[in-house]
Amino acid sequence: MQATSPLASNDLAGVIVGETALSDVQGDSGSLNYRGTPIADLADKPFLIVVWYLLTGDWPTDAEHQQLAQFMRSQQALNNTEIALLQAVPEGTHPMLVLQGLIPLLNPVEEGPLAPAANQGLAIAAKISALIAALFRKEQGLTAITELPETDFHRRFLFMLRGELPRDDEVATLDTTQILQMEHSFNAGTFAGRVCASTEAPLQSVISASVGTLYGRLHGGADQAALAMAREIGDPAAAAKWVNQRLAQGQKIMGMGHREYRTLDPRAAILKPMALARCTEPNSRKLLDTLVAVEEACQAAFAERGREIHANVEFYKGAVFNSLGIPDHYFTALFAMARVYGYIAHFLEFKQHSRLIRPRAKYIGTVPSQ
Ligand SMILES: CC(=O)SCCNC(=O)CCNC(=O)[C@H](O)C(C)(C)COP(=O)(O)OP(=O)(O)OC[C@H]1O[C@@H](n2cnc3c(N)ncnc32)[C@H](O)[C@@H]1OP(=O)(O)O
Ligand SMILES: O=C([O-])CC(=O)C(=O)O
Repeated sequence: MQATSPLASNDLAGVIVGETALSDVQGDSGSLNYRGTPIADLADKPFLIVVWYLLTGDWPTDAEHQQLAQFMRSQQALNNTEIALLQAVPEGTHPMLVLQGLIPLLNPVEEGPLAPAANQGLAIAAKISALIAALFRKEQGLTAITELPETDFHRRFLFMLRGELPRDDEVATLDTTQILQMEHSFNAGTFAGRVCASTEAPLQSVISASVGTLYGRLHGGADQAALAMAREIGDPAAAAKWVNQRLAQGQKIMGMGHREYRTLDPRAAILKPMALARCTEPNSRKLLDTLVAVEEACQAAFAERGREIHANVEFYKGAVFNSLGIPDHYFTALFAMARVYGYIAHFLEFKQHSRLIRPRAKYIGTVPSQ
């Protein structure tokens, strides 16, 4: 029988539940680093170099970088079984549900540039990009692209999506956005994955559990929800009224606020100028200006109550993805496509000192009669 101790925490806010050397989120100062390197110094590096660094803690040599690039290409094309699985997905299924459902069915190889479990993770990561691209094409009645050009990872991803090679500025934008989203300590999705890993479930189950957790709009799904909000508002001039009405109804403004950051999310600080530089076409600019007006209105409303609120990584990311021609309902899937490297890194780290995670609940139900 369990002791009836008082409820300690029902949301784990501020509760330390483990250790990590992968990333540090400093909420008060608004800083983030991966393995000791500030996010701003990582944002412009080649994507796979940051992947290697996150997974191993070392910068790759040129040869290692090449090996990783070759491995990712070799694992990226979908095979016939994977294409058939995708074909069986009911029309209209959200890409995040597709990923959560199909990731456990992948059969990743163990041989590759790193240790077997890391290679399996990388193979899953490569397949995730291919699943997203193939699903995007399936929605348009197009077949999956399986002849893959020998080029950088995200250039190939955009090629698999569009059927034509993207411009350099588009690849650079996607590289930076994906680096910014790669890892974030014990966020809900990563923590769900650690819980799953603690039962000794395989990596596919761990990543699937994390992806399912990322989908919700209080977490990764806020990217799609924030742009949907801007589309609904439609015009910067309408933003303040809309925001004040929603707040008066006790509703949340998507993409604003954070459990850890008490100031601007350092990723939003990079994404906002990127969005401003990229969204020059009138419609996308109007959407972006609406987001800027929402941020200002939300901050003004909080300031009136003597409080602060700031944009998180989700707020401006949609405008950046929009400028790359990514439809709104794929934003969170692209988040998963980046965050998967964080999930893999946590899996590898957790496995070094694995113990079942099993908290206790305070029972408040009926007590059996004697
Ligand atoms: C990748 C990511 O996961 S980043 C986060 C993505 N999620 C979102 O953008 C969804 C919108 N934001 C939110 O819902 C919240 O800010 C969360 C879930 C991210 C963080 O929530 P918590 O840590 O629980 O903060 P909490 O909700 O306690 O916020 C404190 C107060 O600010 C309010 N608040 C926080 N965020 C918002 C928001 N976006 N809109 C309106 N009010 C907000 C809360 O209602 C609460 O008010 P109260 O004290 O009067 O009840
Ligand atoms: O850390 C969190 O709670 C949410 C977040 O910003 C992320 O997962 O990137």
